[in-house]
Amino acid sequence: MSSSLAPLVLKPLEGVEAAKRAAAYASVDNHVLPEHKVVGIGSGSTVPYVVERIVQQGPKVNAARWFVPTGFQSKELIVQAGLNLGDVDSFPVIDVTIDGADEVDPSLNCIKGGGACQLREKVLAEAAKTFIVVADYRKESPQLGQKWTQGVPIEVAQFAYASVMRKLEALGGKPVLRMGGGAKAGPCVTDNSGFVIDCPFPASSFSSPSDLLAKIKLMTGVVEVGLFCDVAKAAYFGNADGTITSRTAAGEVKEGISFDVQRNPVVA
Ligand SMILES: O=C(CO)[C@H](O)[C@H](O)COP(=O)(O)O
Repeated sequence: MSSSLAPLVLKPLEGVEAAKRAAAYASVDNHVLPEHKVVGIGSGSTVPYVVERIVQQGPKVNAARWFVPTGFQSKELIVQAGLNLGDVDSFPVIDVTIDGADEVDPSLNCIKGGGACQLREKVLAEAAKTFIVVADYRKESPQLGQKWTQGVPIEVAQFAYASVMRKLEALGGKPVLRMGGGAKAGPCVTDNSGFVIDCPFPASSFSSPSDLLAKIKLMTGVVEVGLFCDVAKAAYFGNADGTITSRTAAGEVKEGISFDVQRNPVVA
């Protein structure tokens, strides 16, 4: 272990937040290695713990790295942490991208886009040599659509939303245009100026997430679909009892992994 790292002073966390932090820290320890110079940073409420652990690896290793964000939120995380901000234009090949997910099935297919960032998230996931998912125990699911019931997030060009919604209905979905919430009148607008449609489908549609993805993606006006199929190499789930479950795309499952978040990361 590097002796130059200061002892960690972590604020105590409980429940879901503790689970997110443990999963995020374990993913960084296993996949953000000293030789990795370009790192993709995803979006959501789990990813800040990813950035926190990367910072804990120390300024020396991070000075030689570039960090590519999946949207405004992760750009701010990178800047606030004092890390080098890069762009996928400059770094079309990324060593490792770590991102959250809304639901993950045993094959590591994911629903993503709860934060409306699925376009940039997918670009960075596919640009990465290794794409890793981090989440808490609520996201682990036997089949997509069972835990994240508000529907598949679909980014569309603004003027095409009504036409895409009709096509989604014809496919058996129940599409809803996502609204901006209390802080904004009207629809949610993405970092790419698109709208987002949330579309629940019957359980049978999720028996092959990649077939569903292909059908939605072919609809004119669709920019990106929040179904990530055959992209993730591994997933880390923080559990309610403080342990971690890891899954790999190859089907390896490890449950009950103990992980001490108070321990400094090992940096060569
Ligand atoms: O896909 C996403 C944003 O578009 C997020 O990664 C996803 O919503 C998970 O977020 P959280 O870590 O807050 O559960």
